[in-house]
Order: sequence, then structure tokens, then C-alpha cells
Amino acid sequence: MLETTIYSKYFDSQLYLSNKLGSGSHSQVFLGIHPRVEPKVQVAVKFMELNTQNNLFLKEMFETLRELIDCNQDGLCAVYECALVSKSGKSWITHYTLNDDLRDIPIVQLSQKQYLVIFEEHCRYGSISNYIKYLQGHQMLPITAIEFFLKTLQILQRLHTQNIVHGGISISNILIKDLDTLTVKLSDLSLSSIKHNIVKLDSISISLQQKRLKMSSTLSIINFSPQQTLKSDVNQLKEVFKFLLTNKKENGEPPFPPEIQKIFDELENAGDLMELKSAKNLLELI
Ligand SMILES: Nc1ncnc2c1ncn2[C@@H]1O[C@H](COP(=O)(O)OP(=O)(O)OP(=O)(O)O)[C@@H](O)[C@H]1O
Repeated sequence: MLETTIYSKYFDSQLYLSNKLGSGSHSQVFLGIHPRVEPKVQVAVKFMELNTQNNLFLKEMFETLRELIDCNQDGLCAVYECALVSKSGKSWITHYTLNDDLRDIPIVQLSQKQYLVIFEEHCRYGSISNYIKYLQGHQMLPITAIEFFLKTLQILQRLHTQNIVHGGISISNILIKDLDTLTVKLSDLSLSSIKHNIVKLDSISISLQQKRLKMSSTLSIINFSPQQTLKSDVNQLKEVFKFLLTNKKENGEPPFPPEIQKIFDELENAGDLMELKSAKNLLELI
């Protein structure tokens, strides 16, 4: 159980954590106030428990997160700061933050539990999975599902033209920033594989390397198939959309209206999201 406040020399006052916003398989997310931003703004503070004792991995993870912050874009949930912390008795110790020079990473005493703490933009309506819970069993309106789908597709289109791949599109990674305009932001860019690595240490170097390629603008590097990876984002989004329309994960799909079926058919063969003409047409209708 996490304490409700955390103190560290880097966040030179107390960081107050109030409501719990949600939890994932490896994380707990709280509403917090970023102590270094004036005027005070609310942020989401994500604590991920790290089971690894591998310092090299931690260092690489921070490098990846730094790239993530550098590539902050419209449509992505902004990441403000990250820290590696652990608890000693009643106090929290910050081992390093993103601003530290990674060459000087200390050898962390690994007897205690460590957490990766990520401060990110707060999306007040939470994830689409939250919204589904809020609907209490009622089916999401098709028009709402279509808007969520198309807005996410637009964000992916932008990312993909810059050779950035999300890699873990799911109903819990699409956050609702504004419910009136149905504005969404993608979170956990690249975190899905970090989370995976926390569990499975063997694949660390491979997938961190792949992630770095994803972030890189020079994709001519060997051993990486952008087409394939971009397509996996598209397939994941397609599954999310089907789920929103039908409440079923797979199989037993009811017939979709022809415009939607057309998008699915196009998605099936899509290499480049910018080519999705029927999605664009549908977007203009909304
Ligand atoms: N930036 C944010 N603003 C508002 N709510 C958030 C934010 N980030 C996460 N949440 C809430 O916290 C929940 C848990 O998010 P988290 O990213 O830790 O795990 P997850 O992606 O849902 O699950 P998993 O780790 O199993 O993939 C989300 O479903 C969402 O409701």
C-alpha cells in the first residue's frame, strides 16, 4: 500500500496525492499536484513497482523515457517528469530523475521495493475502460464509439508519419481529456514493453533496442519492420473499436453498418493509415 504523500529532495516540497485514479496490472495511478509547476496544476502520478535488480535496464529505461518526453506531441498524454524512488523506513528516497546525468547513475541499494514514478498530464475522465464502467452496462452509443475510433486513428496517423509506433493500443491506454468534444490522448507510449520487461527480464535489451528504433526518425535500420509494427497498432485499434461497438472481444461479430465494414476492410490491408479514405470521409460526416 502506497503512502499518501511522498517526499524527495528533487520534488522540494511534499507531493500530495489524493484520489486514486485507477490501477493496472503493474501500476497504481493517483491524482497529484506537481510541486514544481506554478500555478499548481493537477497531474496524474503513476507508480509502477519495479521487480528488476538490473541497473543497466533501469538506465536504458530512463533513456527511453527521456526520448518519450522529447517527442511530446499533440494527441499524446504529456509526460512531465519521471523518477526512480524506493522506500526506506518511512521516507522515500529518490535515486534519480530524468534530469540527472545518466552516466552518474548510482548503484541503487536493491533491498527495498523500487518504483518508477511518472508524472503525466491528467485526463479528468480517465480511460475509455473507465468510461465503459461509468456506463454501467449500457452500450456505448455507436456515434461515440466511432468518434473515439476516428480520433485515435487520427493521432496514430500523425505518429506513424513520424515513424513513431505506440505498440500497446487498448481501452485503458486511450484517455478521455474532454467528454463534450470526445478529445482523447494516448498514454503509455512505449510503456507497454517496459512493463513487459519488468516481468520478463530476458528480453530487455532486444525490446529496448526496438523501442529506440521506433522513436528514431531514421528507419532504414536493419532488423525492424515498420510496416509490421504500424500494422499492429492498426490491428489493436480495430479490436478496440469492435469491442466498443459490440462489447465483445472477438468472434461472433454482428454485421456492421456498411460504412464501418468498409473501414474494417480497408484496415485489413492498410500499410499506411493516411490511405484510409473511408475513415476520412466518415470523419467529415461527424
Ligand atoms: N494520465 C491519466 N489521467 C487520468 N487517469 C489516468 C491516467 N493514467 C491512467 N489513468 C487511470 O488509471 C488506470 C490505470 O492506468 P495504467 O496505465 O497504470 O494501467 P493500464 O494501462 O490501465 O493497465 P495495464 O498496466 O494492465 O495495461 C487507467 O485505466 C485510467 O483509468
